[in-house]
Amino acid sequence: MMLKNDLILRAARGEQTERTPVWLMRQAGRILPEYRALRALLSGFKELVETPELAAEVTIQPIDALDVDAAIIFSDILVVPEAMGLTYEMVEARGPLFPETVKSAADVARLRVADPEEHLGYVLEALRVTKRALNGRVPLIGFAGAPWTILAYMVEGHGSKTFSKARRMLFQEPELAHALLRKITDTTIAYLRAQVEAGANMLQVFDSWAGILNPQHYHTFSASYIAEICAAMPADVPVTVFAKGAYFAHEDFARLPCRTIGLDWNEDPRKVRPLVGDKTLQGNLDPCALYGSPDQVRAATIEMLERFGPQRHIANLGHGVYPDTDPDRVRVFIDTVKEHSLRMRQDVG
Ligand SMILES: Cc1c2[nH]c(c1CCC(=O)O)Cc1[nH]c(c(CCC(=O)O)c1C)Cc1[nH]c(c(CCC(=O)O)c1C)Cc1[nH]c(c(C)c1CCC(=O)O)C2
Repeated sequence: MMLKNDLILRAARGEQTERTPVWLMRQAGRILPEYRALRALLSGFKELVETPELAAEVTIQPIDALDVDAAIIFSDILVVPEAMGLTYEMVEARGPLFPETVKSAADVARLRVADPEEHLGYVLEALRVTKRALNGRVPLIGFAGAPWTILAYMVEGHGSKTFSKARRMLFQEPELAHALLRKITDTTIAYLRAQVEAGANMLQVFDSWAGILNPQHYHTFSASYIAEICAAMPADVPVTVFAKGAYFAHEDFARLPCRTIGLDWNEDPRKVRPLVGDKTLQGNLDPCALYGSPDQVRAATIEMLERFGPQRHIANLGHGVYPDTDPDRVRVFIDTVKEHSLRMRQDVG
């Protein structure tokens, strides 16, 4: 299937593009009334994630409603621990909860390295259905959590400001942490490769809890495993690594065998660019900037675009869009990226 719009793939590969591609982390979800309407008919989040036709439908909603340059498969990073044997619940208005957590070597031994078709077949089927329905309109992004972020949920059992149980394991039982990270990494490599076979054109690794590690721990317990994952992907599939808050890890990023580095809103791309070689950068408008007036959103978006420069940039927010954001402000963000990034290229001639 030929893609009608491959801007994001070209930008990720470092090729020149006629304008800057744009999408939003968490674009498929509660900001869209059509998502909330469908979600209200269902038993919960997991039914949506586990029913391929429905997952495909909400994956495509933002392509229709917002005219973004990529689709990201509707799923969650927590399907991986579940496939390994640790079931999660999504508690309404609270977030994820693991009734059982990983505490001991015996717990790690009980976990399996998941087989993608057998244990995550519903995500692969959702990718296949989505791919067919997209009919080449835009590229499809597959994703997984970084092993450290997945470990954090498996050990802690739920969201946390500090993830101190998970971080305690790195200090007290580093061997146990490595054994768990090994199994998560092996599962993730097989899973992401299967996503590509099912139709994903590019991949993103979410390391949402990178920023709470100290730099040595980030290097040893996170970046090294992410590097392994990136190296195991097919050479023609661009990988984006988004390690939120890891401002200390630019040298690690530069060495990662990935094409694109995602930046959160506290990073200045002008400072990061010279530290990461020829990689493409993704980001990084403050999600709260979308609470401003249309004029404020426009101004903030233009400022952001100017900081990244016209090429080797994939426009996005610095983290997932917040559920109470007005979709009209999201449209202002997207339209401004499209219009202003064109203007930036005309200005340089
Ligand atoms: C840490 C993390 C999770 N999940 C994810 C991350 C990494 C990105 C990040 O840092 O935000 C990744 C994720 N989760 C979801 C997507 C869908 C695709 C997209 O980006 O549009 C993606 C890429 C759907 C979702 N995942 C979740 C929702 C909301 C639940 C619902 O709609 O009922 C959606 C749309 C639930 C979820 N899932 C998770 C949490 C902490 C929560 C609760 C917080 C919340 O409610 O937003 C774990």
